[in-house]
Amino acid sequence: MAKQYDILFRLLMLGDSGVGKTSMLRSFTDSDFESSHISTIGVDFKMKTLEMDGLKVRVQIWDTAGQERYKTITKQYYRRAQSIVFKHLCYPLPIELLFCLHQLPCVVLQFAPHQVQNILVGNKSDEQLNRQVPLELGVKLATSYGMDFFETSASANHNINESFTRATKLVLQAHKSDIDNLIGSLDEYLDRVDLQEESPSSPQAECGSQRTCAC
Ligand SMILES: Nc1nc2c(ncn2[C@@H]2O[C@H](COP(=O)(O)OP(=O)(O)OP(=O)(O)O)[C@@H](O)[C@H]2O)c(=O)[nH]1
Repeated sequence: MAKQYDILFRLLMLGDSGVGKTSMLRSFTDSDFESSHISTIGVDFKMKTLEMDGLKVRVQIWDTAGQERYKTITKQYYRRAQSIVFKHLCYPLPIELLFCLHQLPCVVLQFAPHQVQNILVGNKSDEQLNRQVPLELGVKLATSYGMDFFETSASANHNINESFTRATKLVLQAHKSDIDNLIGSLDEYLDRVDLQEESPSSPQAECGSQRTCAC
């Protein structure tokens, strides 16, 4: 059976309730959009496989509840993520809220692993009439944390693939040498197994030669 994937990464989405985390995930994995808001309880996840740098990369994307009362649960997942997608720039929000968000990456990074890769996303970019956060501010905030920034729309399926693919790519780059080493030792192991199978002393080879003799 063909290998389903070569490597698995975990991506975590964080952001206030209603910013569109579940919608982005559905748009990415199911090309679907739901206009009603059903709040996530605790943590949910979906999977998708991407082809990248000759590898099949399986991404497990955790969708966390934005509601305050689930914060203790969602915090436990920071540690296990290789990438965090911050979705705190919800465009219909008043601009003052943006400044509270400066706190968030610092808090998260205390709990997340050292090598965690982060991107910042401003969702609902289709709601241009309600826009209260200019693009430049999003870019500035992301730059101050050394993150990439994407404006997305789950409803218009804009920049959804691009943002998840970028987060995955960053993780792949960050773990490149570990992955190369792993693949190197796996290739060596498979070569050794091939050699053993071809060797005349192996039971399979003997069995094969007996069959030849019988004919
Ligand atoms: N116009 C527009 N509406 C969106 C977009 N993304 C999500 N919404 C709407 O915003 C509301 C909240 O979306 P959700 O995806 O449930 O938000 P969430 O961040 O997962 O919320 P919690 O689970 O409570 O944390 C829903 O009514 C969605 O239809 C978007 O890109 N554009």
